[in-house]
Amino acid sequence: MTNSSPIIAAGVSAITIADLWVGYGQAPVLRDLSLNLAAGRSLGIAGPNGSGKSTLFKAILGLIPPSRGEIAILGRRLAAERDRAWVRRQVGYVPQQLFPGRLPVSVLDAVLMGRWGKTFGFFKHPGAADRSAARQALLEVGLVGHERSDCRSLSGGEQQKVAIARALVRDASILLLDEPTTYLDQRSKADLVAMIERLRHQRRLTVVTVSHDAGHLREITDVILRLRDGRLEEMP
Ligand SMILES: Nc1ncnc2c1ncn2[C@@H]1O[C@H](COP(=O)(O)OP(=O)(O)OP(=O)(O)O)[C@@H](O)[C@H]1O
Repeated sequence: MTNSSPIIAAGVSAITIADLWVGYGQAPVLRDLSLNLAAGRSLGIAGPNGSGKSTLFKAILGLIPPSRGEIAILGRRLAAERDRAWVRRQVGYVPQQLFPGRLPVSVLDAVLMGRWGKTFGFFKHPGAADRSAARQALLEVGLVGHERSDCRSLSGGEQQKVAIARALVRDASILLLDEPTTYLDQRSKADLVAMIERLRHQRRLTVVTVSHDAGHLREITDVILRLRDGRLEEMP
């Protein structure tokens, strides 16, 4: 892989992207995008609506194949990786709003879904290891005692904590956060940001947060890049 990345940092690379082109058929959304993110860092990516932030996450999650270029997670190239389950375990995605935030699902079941994704409940039943990982994740996000609560009854901040617990329960080493605090009030925002920082240090996570709000990203991440014209560049 070539490396014209905007972040050069010592240590193991959590995410390496080289000359990536991704689109949906017509004009590419990401064009010649490169990145080298060291493990344990917290990166913010700023960009307006439609700039391609979600597309970048989908590519890192292996959901959209690139038309050119490569992505490696912890040194393993996605395109060549046969162990898809390994990729799914490594990268935890936290959406803007919790799914199933509007469905009658308990907190415990929402977190357990993180173990297998959508097949949970239909084809599999949680074992002792699954329940223990879910309990541990709920402890770390401060939601012990809410296991039986209906997700719909939770506050926005609590729903985000469920979404983070669902990523932790797979033992993900990389967290992708999509505008995690958009729908939260100031206090819940500060609470969530402090929790993510604590988890990053305790679990040695690599965290990537995307937002249209560069000012907010500056407050919560180590380093911030801008997504512009399909590429990542230093903020001016
Ligand atoms: N499934 C899709 N099919 C076709 N085009 C898509 C698809 N998803 C996104 N796009 C287009 O790709 C471009 C980038 O979209 P993307 O959702 O990645 O941007 P974003 O920065 O995440 O936006 P937002 O901040 O609104 O979430 C947009 O022009 C969008 O219309």
